Amino acid sequence: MTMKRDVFITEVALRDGSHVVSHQFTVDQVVQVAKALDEAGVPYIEISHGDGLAGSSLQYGFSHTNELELIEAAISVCNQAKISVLLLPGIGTMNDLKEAANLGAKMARIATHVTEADVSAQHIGLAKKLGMETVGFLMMAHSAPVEKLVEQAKLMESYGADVVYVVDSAGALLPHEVRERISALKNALQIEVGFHGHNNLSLAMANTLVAIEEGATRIDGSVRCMGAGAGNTQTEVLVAVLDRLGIQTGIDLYKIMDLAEEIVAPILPAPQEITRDSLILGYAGVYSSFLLHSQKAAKKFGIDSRDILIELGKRKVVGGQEDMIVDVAKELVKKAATVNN
Ligand SMILES: CC[C@H](O)CC(=O)C(=O)O
Ligand SMILES: [Mn+2]
Repeated sequence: MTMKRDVFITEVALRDGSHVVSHQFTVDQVVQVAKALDEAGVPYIEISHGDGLAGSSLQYGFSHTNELELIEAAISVCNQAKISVLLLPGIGTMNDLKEAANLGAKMARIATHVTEADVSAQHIGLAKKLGMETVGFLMMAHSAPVEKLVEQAKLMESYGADVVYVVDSAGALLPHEVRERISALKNALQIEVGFHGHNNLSLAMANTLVAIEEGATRIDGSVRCMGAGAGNTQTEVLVAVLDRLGIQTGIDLYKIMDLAEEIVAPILPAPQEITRDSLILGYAGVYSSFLLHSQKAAKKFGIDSRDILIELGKRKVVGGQEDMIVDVAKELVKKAATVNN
């Protein structure tokens, strides 16, 4: 029997949450979480390195376990949920996508910076050819005007994407900005629209509800907020709120609450909360995945991680420029030394 769903949730704890554990997920953890999510009725579960397929590297952090092994293990325990993979062109290759599809991944999300949709053409084309449901994922959506976002989303639609997402990578968008963006995309596109939030300004839930009000039907969440920075819209809370609103997700509330509490919470290094650093991510408009890298650099150079994050925000650094974090830290140390002498 097919479940009636008004909104389709993609659970990203096993991908965005990979940043939280510095990409150290084990097969055992992934199997336990994926099996419980499947039993709870979650329709899509994303699994990849935090920075997408082939993200395991010196630049982004090496994975504990090869993501293809994690994907395969998750697929083997899911009965109804489809496994999704994230791919950032330039990090992941066409071959990585083929390998994931061969293992049985059914959805591909092709992510680009919000102004660079043109680099997704080949990957979207290949995903469609492989028979995968294909999503265009426009990251750092706060950093471009609405007209630019629409132009880029239309490009992804023209390449064959089935869905385009507004991705608030920095958790910087305010509710009225989400409303403008989703409503503009709904007016301009023929395909479904999605929203991926981060909770750095404590707005992930409010922004998600605004997105749904404006017609978004694809929504990301992470159980226990297990995503980069302060995490994403908390899936089990979202399921409860949507249920109260009469919006069907097809997800069993008790089951998702139980797995959040009993399986995911013990995996978290610390409970997800809005710390001063994650708050700065949203305030300064910095990629949530830069959090741990910036904290590491701050410790190494003996400076305040907030200063690094503020400077990265001023420079409008985009994903893939993680090496800038250390450069900025060094410059701040040098500047402080000049001022003191
Ligand atoms: C670096 C990829 C990134 O984590 C993708 C994502 O979830 C986002 O931009 O929020
Ligand atoms: Mn994210």
